Amino acid sequence: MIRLDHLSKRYHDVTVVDDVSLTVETGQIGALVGTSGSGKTTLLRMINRLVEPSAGRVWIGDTDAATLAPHLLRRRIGYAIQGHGLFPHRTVGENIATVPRLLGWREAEIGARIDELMHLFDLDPALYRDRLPHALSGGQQQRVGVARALAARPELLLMDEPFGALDPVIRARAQTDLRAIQRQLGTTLVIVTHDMEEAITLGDRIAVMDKGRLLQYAPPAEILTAPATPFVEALVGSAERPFRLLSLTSVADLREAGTAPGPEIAPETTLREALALCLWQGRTALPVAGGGVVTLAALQARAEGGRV
Ligand SMILES: Nc1ncnc2c1ncn2[C@@H]1O[C@H](COP(=O)(O)OP(=O)(O)OP(=O)(O)O)[C@@H](O)[C@H]1O
Repeated sequence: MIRLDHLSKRYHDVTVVDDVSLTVETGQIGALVGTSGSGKTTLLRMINRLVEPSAGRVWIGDTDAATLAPHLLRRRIGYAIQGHGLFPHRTVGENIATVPRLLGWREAEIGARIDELMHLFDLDPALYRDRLPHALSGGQQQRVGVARALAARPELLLMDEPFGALDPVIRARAQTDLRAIQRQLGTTLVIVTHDMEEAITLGDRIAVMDKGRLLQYAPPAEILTAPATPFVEALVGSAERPFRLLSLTSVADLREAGTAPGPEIAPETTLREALALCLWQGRTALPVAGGGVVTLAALQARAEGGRV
């Protein structure tokens, strides 16, 4: 669990983070969104004390972060940034080994951890372990960056626009992988993004920031259906809101009895994808694998449920 308690940052007389309080529960993802300059990165960096707060406290579990030496704190907290920040002259394996080595892990243990993480991130150690970062694709480098951040099994992982440099297809895959791995490891994650779509996909709760202030901190469905201010509403985008709402739920939740012609769709298909299929193929119902159907009428009703 991580708890930010009335956290502020001032540079001279400018307040760039203004009295922000929020909690991310253990094993959950908190996504910080907002326009450029709203204070997201500053807020994130106060958690691992790359930036010292002007006021307020950061609690990691029941430890006050201010009571730990910053370099020890940072060994406990994974940190991954846009452009991955890999050491260019160290191999993939050596990059991943960075923090375990600082912590004095035994070589055999470090080697096993490198292999384990590379498999987890779908990178064959035999092929990639001894390569330098430049001999990897952008997406692979990004995965190594996240693997490195997770190497010492941190209770908390901080990510700042980790997928900002990736093309949309690879980015979607990276998000899905991150979510699956985060669930599997039970890591608590705080991620900064300027992309509302990414925040909705990843966040258990979304923190919307503007001019250093926290405007709303709520689960994605609530941000979409009950934006706290006109700014949050604008950021969510009124035109896209029904689709974003549908992307939060899978057809398994809207399945009803019945049959329909055509190929079956998987129960994990999102309602958004199901709606696209209905509209694109001119169908009024789609059969769901395992029985039942999802209907166009039900999809429309669900999308309209998000009308504000
Ligand atoms: N070291 C510093 N000294 C003075 N002002 C700073 C410093 N670091 C950040 N700022 C200012 O604080 C504000 C918030 O910056 P921050 O990087 O936290 O925003 P952000 O929401 O992460 O923006 P972006 O999405 O563009 O990265 C900005 O106006 C920035 O210029």
